[in-house]
Amino acid sequence: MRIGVITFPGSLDDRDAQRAVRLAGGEPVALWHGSHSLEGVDALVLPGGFSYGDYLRCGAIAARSPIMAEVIDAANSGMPVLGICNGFQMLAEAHLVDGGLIRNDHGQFICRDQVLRVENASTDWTGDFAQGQEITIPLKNGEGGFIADAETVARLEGEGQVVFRYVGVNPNGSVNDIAGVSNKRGNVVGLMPHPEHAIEEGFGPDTSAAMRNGTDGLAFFTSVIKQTLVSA
Ligand SMILES: NC(=O)CC[C@H](N)C(=O)O
Repeated sequence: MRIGVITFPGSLDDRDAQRAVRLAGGEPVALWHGSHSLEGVDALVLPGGFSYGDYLRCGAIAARSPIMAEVIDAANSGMPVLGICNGFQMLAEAHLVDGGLIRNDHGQFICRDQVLRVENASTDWTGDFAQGQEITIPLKNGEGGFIADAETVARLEGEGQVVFRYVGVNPNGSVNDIAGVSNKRGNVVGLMPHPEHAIEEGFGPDTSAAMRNGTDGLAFFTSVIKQTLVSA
């Protein structure tokens, strides 16, 4: 399975996302924001980083890059798309998921390992998790506060589109502790924490106390590979 990882000016975690795809058994395909071709990939990752220096709002300029026209068409046709942190901000700015991301309520950039609960294990990117499973992956951002109007939040909650929730102290003021959401169909998923930094034993979060091995992020990528095989 070929999974495209799009690099924008200021992307930081594109190489890590490519590596995660490879370790999960997929073939990473490096794509450039200025291109109009998705090169026939089966799924897409919008990686983390500081696209366009976070000017205007994080992800706002990247969401208007040439390749995003193709990304929006593909996502609306059912292609699996994962937005990680800056990529989640792009998904929100492109209206591929509901809501928006605003400055952390404490005004600081945050960088720590974060426990999340998987609230929906039936999206294209979460099938290898158990419903309600708690996972630990890194969180590092300045604009991670998820917001949406009350009606939208109620709909997201009611239709299973809240995919991840922060466990423990809310790190950024996100409404309802929401860490990640999906579109209605479940092929587009965005989250603030970083699965691609928790894919190799010895390099991911130290979760020894929880008897895990710091590789909780790998299941995002194995999930989408299996999902695409099933639907092929
Ligand atoms: N790790 C990231 O992708 C950071 C996203 C964005 N630059 C922020 O600070 O919120």
